[in-house]
Order: sequence, then C-alpha cells, then structure tokens
Amino acid sequence: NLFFHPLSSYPGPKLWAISRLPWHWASINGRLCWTLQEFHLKYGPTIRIAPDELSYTTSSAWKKIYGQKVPEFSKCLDGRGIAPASRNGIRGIVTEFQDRHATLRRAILPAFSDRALREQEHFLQTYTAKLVKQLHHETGTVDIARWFSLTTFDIISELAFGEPGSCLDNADQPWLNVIGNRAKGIVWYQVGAYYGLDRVIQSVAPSYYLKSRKSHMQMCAAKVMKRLKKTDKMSDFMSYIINNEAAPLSNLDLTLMASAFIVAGSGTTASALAGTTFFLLRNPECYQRLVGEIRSSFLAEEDITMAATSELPYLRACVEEGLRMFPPSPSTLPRFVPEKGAFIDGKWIPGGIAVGVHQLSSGLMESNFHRAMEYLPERWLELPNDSPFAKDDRSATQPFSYGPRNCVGKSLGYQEIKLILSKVLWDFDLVLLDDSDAWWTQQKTFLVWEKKPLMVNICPRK
Ligand code: HEM
Repeated sequence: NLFFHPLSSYPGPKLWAISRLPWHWASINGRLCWTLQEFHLKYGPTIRIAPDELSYTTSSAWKKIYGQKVPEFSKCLDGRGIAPASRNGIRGIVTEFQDRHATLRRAILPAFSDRALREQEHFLQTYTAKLVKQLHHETGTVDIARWFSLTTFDIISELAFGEPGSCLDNADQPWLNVIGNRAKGIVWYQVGAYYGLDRVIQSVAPSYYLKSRKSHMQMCAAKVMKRLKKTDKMSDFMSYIINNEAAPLSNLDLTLMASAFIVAGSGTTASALAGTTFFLLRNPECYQRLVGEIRSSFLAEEDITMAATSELPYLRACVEEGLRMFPPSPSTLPRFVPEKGAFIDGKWIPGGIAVGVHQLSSGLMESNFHRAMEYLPERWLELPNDSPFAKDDRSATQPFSYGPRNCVGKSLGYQEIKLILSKVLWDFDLVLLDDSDAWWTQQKTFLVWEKKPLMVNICPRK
C-alpha cells in the first residue's frame, strides 16, 4: 500500500496509507473530523487518508465528484459507503442508487418548493414563538444548543408526521437522544461493513448501536401509519408526497423517507444555529452589528417573517460564515470513482477509489479563505475588488453538498435559521459563559457534531 499502490504518490500520514485501522479508530473516538483537518493543514489540499481513499478541499473537486451525472460517482460500492444501506432490501433516499434516487427525489420535490415553504411558514412561526416564550421563563444560564434542538425537532416533526413533537413542552424528549446514539452506531456499522465483521461488531459495539436504530425506525413507522390515516387538508411534507402520481411510494418507502427527514432536517439546522450563535457571541462586534440590523429593521416582533429576514444582508453573511466554520455535516460524504476512472483536479484516479471533499477542512483552508480560522461575516457581503476577501473561493464550502444529491431542504434550513436567530436576538441579550474555542475544537463528531451544551447567559433585551 505504501510503495506500490496507485495512490502511493499522494501526501498524507504513512500509517493511514498502510491500513484503514487508524481512520476507523479516529472515527469511533469522534476525532476523525478534526484529525483530517490537521492533516490537510500539514499535507495540503489533496491527501491520502486511507489505503483506498483521497480527501480533497477544492471547489473544483466539489463540482467533479458530486456534480458529475454520467457516470455518477456512486455513494456505495461493494458494501463500502456512508450508511447502513437497506431495510428489507429497500434503500432510503440517502443511500439509494442513481436511477431510483431520481424517482424518490421527484416524489418529494413538490414538498420543498417555494409555494410549499410559504404554506409551511406558520409551523416555523409557531415553534419559534414557543421557543421565545419558554426562554422568557428560563432567563439566566441556559444551554441554548439544546433549546435550538428542541425547536427544530418540533418543526420537523410537524412537517414529516403532521403532528407536534412536543419537545418544547417537555424538554426531555428521548427521541433526540436516540438520533444522537444512532449516528454513533453508524460509525460502528461502517467498521463491520468494511471488514465483513458485522456480526462481531454487533456483539462488541455498545448496546445503543442496535437499540437506537431499531427504536428510531419503529417510532417513524408508527408515526407514518398514524399520518396516513388522517384525511384533513394539511400542509406538511406528506400532503405533497402521498398519492403523487409521478412517483408513487410504498408505506416502507414513506417510513424511510420520514426517517430521512427527521434525521437530516432537525439536528443539522440546530447545529447551524448553535455554531452561528457561538461565533457571534465570541465576536462582540459582529454580534452588535447583527443585533443592530435586526432591531432596526422591524417595528414589532410580528414583522419578522421569512420574507423579511431574507432582506437582511448582514444576517445572511453571519449565517454563511457560521456554516463555513461549523458545517452541520462536517465530515466527508464519500463517493466512489466510476469503474473506468476519472480526472479529479487534473490527476487521473483509478475506478473504485473512494474520494470526497472534507467539508470542515475545505471551509478552514487558507488557500480557499483569507484568515480562514477567523469569523468574519463581511467576506460574504458585496466586496470591492481590492478587498482581501475578494479572492476567497466561496464555492469551496458547500454545507448543503453539491449536485443532484444535495440537500433538498436547503431553502427550508436557511429560512429556519434566519427566522429563529432573528427572533431570539430581537427578544434577548446573550452572553457566552466560556469564550475559549473549546466548544468548537474539542467537540467530537460522529458523522455530525455531537452537540455539546452551549451555555449562555440570556436576559430580555434592555
Ligand atoms: C442547515 C441545515 C441543513 C444542512 C447543513 C443540510 C445538509 C445536507 C447535506 C450535506 C446533505 C447531503 C447528504 C449526503 O450526500 O449524504 C443533505 C441531504 C438531505 N437533506 Fe439536508 N441539510 C439541512 C437541512 C435540511 C432540512 C431542514 C431538511 C428537511 C427535511 C433536509 C433534508 C435532507 C434530505 C431529505 C436529504 C437527502 C437528499 C437526497 O439524497 O437527495 N435537510 N443535507
């Protein structure tokens, strides 16, 4: 692997080129993401991170790996790939192969159209108002990351199942923990799948591995069955998806789809909110400027709508910068080079090699962003040509991924983040308890961020 492999000329740590064990070890310990970021800093924009895997950080690699349609760089190959693949032989939208993926995607697109989003705004407004109300009872020290998680779970529960998740009413929602444990379980599953040791891994992995996967699917199936019995006119996702003639879905498809919505649509948005809040509070000038923009743009809280928050340039810049430095999906979403091989960033890569852009590293590379480790929202504003940020390669960061399998909930995610952040900053003054960078750099990832508590002092605005 070290001397005679087709990838032997790529830079990277030698031990990682010899065996995939160090990769799996870092992954199980939740340190893979930050370790890969250190490797990119040390070895450069393209590195070898396993005998059969290359990691990239450039915008051109995003376009090639995730944007090429014919032939597609597939998500799964011979048991290798990102996630537990199928249930009774049926795959969900995230792991499905190209042809059927297109059918599944067609079936759900209407639920994410601009029109649908406008019809869904009342869910976002209801739960954001509830969050603000609860925070008024809680003033003092709160874990704001947890409150964001409760809010986004409530919103996605309404959208995916047509009923409240009741998280904001009862902060001890066990399903949130089940989802966190499920992500940790997937990391173990990857070890089993890679070495063909699925049964062994099932017996040595922590018990939450099996239990959380199972209970998550059971809860999704029960909620979907309940939703299918409802006949009233609704504006949730299912109202667009059930009975659509373009791409009819079975009950199992609908359950897998609802599971994808719940997993992909709640924790991600909550991470974006927590990350952006953390960086804002560590940078008082940015925080004050954003608070100023929000409080001077509206006369009353009711004026803060999705459409109105879309008109705030500094808010948009703060969110983009938060997503760059704390991308909710910070790891690599690996793909496999098509059988006949492909050129990536000017170099020929043989078929079957795993390739991907490492999201966290691509956002933090100095070669892509000037003063990359600093939170500087102004880089996303309209810039004069002589600005030091004018040479930033903005498309090197793709928090919602890129191409035909990118995030279908991108607009919804942006709207949620902007609305929730605006309403919280309209009502409250916030101060971070620990303003070191520990919350960020010591945070573990299991495909997604573990979500450590983000402790802030919160009080009604003066
Ligand atoms: C800040 C918020 C969000 C971020 C950063 C984000 C990020 C992503 C990323 C990176 C992917 C690609 C995953 C892959 O290739 O395996 C993805 C896919 C997906 N996301 Fe999001 N997401 C967000 C919010 C949402 C929301 C609110 C929903 C609503 C249900 C959603 C639903 C989905 C679905 C269904 C997919 C699979 C799409 C496909 O395979 O065609 N996401 N998301």
